[in-house]
Amino acid sequence: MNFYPPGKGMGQHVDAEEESENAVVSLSFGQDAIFRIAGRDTLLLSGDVVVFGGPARRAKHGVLGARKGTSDLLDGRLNITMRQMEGS
Ligand SMILES: O=C(O)CCC(=O)C(=O)O
Ligand SMILES: [Fe+2]
Repeated sequence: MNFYPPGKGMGQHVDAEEESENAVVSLSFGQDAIFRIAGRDTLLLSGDVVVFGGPARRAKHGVLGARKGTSDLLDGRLNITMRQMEGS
């Protein structure tokens, strides 16, 4: 689980710590943020779900700053990421 105060993001990285190749599922709540994956940008809104599966599983991704004033729910952005760590 990650909480991003307004303006904060996460640098580009690959989710490599999991042995498992199963999909990673990520939920967003609160402020909007730009999600950058493989050099392409998508706006994530509260309630959006991202599934990293198949060829996207080890794609480089990151989050640009949570956008101030875009949520009545949270002063920031909450991300819940579900991942299987061990290989099966
Ligand atoms: O906040 C997000 O949408 C992405 C989080 C992420 O990439 C991670 O926790 O590995
Ligand atoms: Fe990640």
